[in-house]
Amino acid sequence: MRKKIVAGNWKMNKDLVETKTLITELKNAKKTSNAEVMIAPSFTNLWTAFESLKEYGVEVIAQNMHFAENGAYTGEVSASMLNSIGINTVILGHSERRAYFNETDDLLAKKVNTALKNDMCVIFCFGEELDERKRENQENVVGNQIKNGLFHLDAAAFKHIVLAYEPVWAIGTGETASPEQAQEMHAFIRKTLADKYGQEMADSVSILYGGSVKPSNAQEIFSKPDVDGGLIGGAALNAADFMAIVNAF
Ligand SMILES: O=C[C@H](O)COP(=O)(O)O
Repeated sequence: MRKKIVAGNWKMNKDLVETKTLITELKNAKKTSNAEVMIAPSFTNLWTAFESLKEYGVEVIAQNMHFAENGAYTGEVSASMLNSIGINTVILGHSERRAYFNETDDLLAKKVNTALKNDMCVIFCFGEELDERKRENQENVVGNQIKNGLFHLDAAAFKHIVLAYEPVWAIGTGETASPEQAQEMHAFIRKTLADKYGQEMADSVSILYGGSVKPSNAQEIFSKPDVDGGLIGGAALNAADFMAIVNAF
């Protein structure tokens, strides 16, 4: 059975005090679903979050990392640095990294390799922009992002990879892909995996949806057969909203 996952990407939000407050609120909230829960605070608060949550069943994950093992890369963070504080999962390829930090498919393929080499799991993000959807080119764009970033891997590597489809036009905009649009794209993604690696492997990979998921729409989106959870931005900054989304499973 595929894992059901709800991951909160806090992006560049929450200082240390705010991080501690939100974590306390999350710990006090009631979890009624069996979805795996992850949160991705900023680098500066990963250790505090990890220590606070390590026996609590919420995995603390990183929002990014560098492809090099170490070296002269001022301002960057390596996989082994993350490993050393207990962080074993990293988000790679988020559209904000692609758009504002010029992260290309080739760079992301290197980051994926480094993460896997360091025994980390990867949440690999991709998604089309608004004009690409308007031109009905979304499947081509998404297919290429997946192929260029991941298809150099063998099937076994995908045990450590979760995919996250995030249409750029739905991120932080309040505009959500309809549950039908999400399902249509997730089915295409699974077929893309199946064409390359076979149906059994494709059926084993969790595919998350991200883009303005809220308590009011989570249940309907998560009810779609190829949607295995969500990557949540804005709504993850509020404990009640985030747990309502987790409990939508
Ligand atoms: O990583 C999360 C996504 O970018 C979604 O963000 P959002 O829920 O604020 O639209």
